[in-house]
Amino acid sequence: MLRAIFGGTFDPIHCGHLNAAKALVEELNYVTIHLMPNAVPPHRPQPRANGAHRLAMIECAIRSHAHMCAEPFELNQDGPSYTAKTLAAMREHYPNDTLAFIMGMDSLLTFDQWFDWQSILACAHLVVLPRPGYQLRTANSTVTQLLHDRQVSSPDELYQDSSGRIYIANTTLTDVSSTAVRDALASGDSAEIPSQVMTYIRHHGLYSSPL
Ligand SMILES: Nc1ncnc2c1ncn2[C@@H]1O[C@H](COP(=O)(O)OP(=O)(O)OP(=O)(O)O)[C@@H](O)[C@H]1O
Ligand SMILES: O=C(O)c1ccc[n+]([C@@H]2O[C@H](COP(=O)([O-])O)[C@@H](O)[C@H]2O)c1
Repeated sequence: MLRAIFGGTFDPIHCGHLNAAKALVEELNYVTIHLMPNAVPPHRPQPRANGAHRLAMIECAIRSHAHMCAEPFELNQDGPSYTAKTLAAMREHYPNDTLAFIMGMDSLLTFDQWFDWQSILACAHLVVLPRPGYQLRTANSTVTQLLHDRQVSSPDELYQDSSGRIYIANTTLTDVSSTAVRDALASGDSAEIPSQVMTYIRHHGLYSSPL
């Protein structure tokens, strides 16, 4: 079976994340998607909402969806949430399953700047979500070469090796970001988030001010 870890800051989870996860459940066979909020993002400003809230919002969003779970692993670790460290630990925890790491196209374009990125490919496949505004043709030479060497065109090929393949998914593009959601919520506008997540945000008074 394939365990696909969808890592993110999820500050908060939005319809772009959820639509993509739903589409991947259909597109990848025998998959469980672990939506995993990071504790300390290694590469960007720290999240507005704490880890417990971000995990709880994921739980609200996926409540009625099969083959998805909220993954607390990184919230229980100290230090920066490096994906290489996380996947090495998960590899040990799930020795009989194939692992994949799900990321948006924006993340793939900077993948060669990630901490110990080569060891990520030794532990897991990559599943990449197309994202509005981020084109593969703008990739630098390292990422272009990685795709040349490792890209597969069918999800079935992910089951032929235990790690190191890159699959670009067929999901429909959803033009939404957590930044746009936070801005909309601070202005009192509607935001592209699941209704259960909106109820949670209102109940806990999250994102009500611009900063
Ligand atoms: N609309 C989207 N389509 C495809 N991938 C997405 C989309 N939104 C986020 N992702 C991907 O999901 C992962 C987690 O994203 P993240 O939690 O940072 O959301 P974000 O919308 O990019 O947030 P922010 O605006 O705060 O940077 C990343 O790999 C990101 O590329
Ligand atoms: O390990 C790294 O160096 C690294 C660098 C950038 C991003 N990541 C991970 O990629 C995922 C998406 O990140 P983000 O900032 O787009 O939410 C999330 O799980 C991050 O922890 C990891």
